[in-house]
Amino acid sequence: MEIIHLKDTNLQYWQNKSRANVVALGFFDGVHTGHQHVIETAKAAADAQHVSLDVMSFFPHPKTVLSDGRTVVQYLMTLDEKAKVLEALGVDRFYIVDFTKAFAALPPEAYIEEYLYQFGTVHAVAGYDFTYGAKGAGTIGTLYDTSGGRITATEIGKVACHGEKVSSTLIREMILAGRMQKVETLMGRPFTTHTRISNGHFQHRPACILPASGYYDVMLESRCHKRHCTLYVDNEGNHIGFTDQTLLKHFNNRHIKITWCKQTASFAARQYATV
Ligand SMILES: Cc1cc2nc3c(=O)[nH]c(=O)nc-3n(C[C@H](O)[C@H](O)[C@H](O)COP(=O)(O)O)c2cc1C
Ligand SMILES: Nc1ncnc2c1ncn2[C@@H]1O[C@H](COP(=O)(O)OP(=O)(O)OP(=O)(O)O)[C@@H](O)[C@H]1O
Repeated sequence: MEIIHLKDTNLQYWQNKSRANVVALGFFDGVHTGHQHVIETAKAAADAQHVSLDVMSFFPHPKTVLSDGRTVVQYLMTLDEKAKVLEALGVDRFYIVDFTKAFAALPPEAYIEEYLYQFGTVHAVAGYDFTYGAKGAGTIGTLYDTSGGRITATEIGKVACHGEKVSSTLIREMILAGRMQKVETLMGRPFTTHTRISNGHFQHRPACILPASGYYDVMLESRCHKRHCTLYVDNEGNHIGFTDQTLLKHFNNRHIKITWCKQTASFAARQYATV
């Protein structure tokens, strides 16, 4: 899969390099079960038309840019992690548009012309609530007409869990509540983070979300070691540590993947228990 960072300065270059495609549109933080349905539908359409499957996403999150940085979005995954999951879903090209106020202000017609038609898009797939163009005026339902009938579109209905829309926002709330099994159901896979332990300390990237304070059953994996164990997230919610320090020797000064399986106790409950 190719990963292409689009900005004003290289737009024309990549327009010229484009080829016929079906595109899935959205931010796709977490690539949860709703997103997977959007991308799998796009994949089926791309295969049927014998064209490439592309995803067009943005970065940073629109909420952060449009609030001048006042709204901080704690991402469910890094762009690298997102790319790996998209690749596994069969995506050929992953475009990441530099989300700026100027981009957000594009009229829907201009977005469709410059970012879809000029990029070879023959068909677009997005959810029922996806909007594009200034003031969110464009929807997937209006895309065919706005493109002058040049790009067909499929609108995906709501993917829900117990009646509630599966969304990146809901998953963030569940992670911050420590409900990792619910998160796994919503994402269609367990929640994982990638980090490094340097000199005994977990180096967590602050831009990415961490589960609520508490104790967790986790799977730790480095290149040559894999172990089920307990980790804690401290009260501030931004430090991770081992409950059993003897495990440190296996993972110190290594890159590790943490799979967050289950919260076993809240921080307060376990501290009371040891008094
Ligand atoms: C051309 C274009 C303009 C957009 N403008 C806005 C905008 O003004 N406000 C906004 O919240 N999102 C804007 N978006 C983002 C999408 O509407 C969509 O909401 C976003 O990809 C996902 O954001 P969410 O995760 O908060 O729903 C724009 C997207 C495109 C392609
Ligand atoms: N539950 C869902 N059912 C159907 N389509 C969805 C669902 N969630 C997201 N989509 C679609 O997937 C694409 C990416 O969505 P987006 O990144 O806005 O995800 P989101 O989970 O709705 O995020 P947020 O919680 O920040 O609003 C969009 O086309 C969107 O309409």
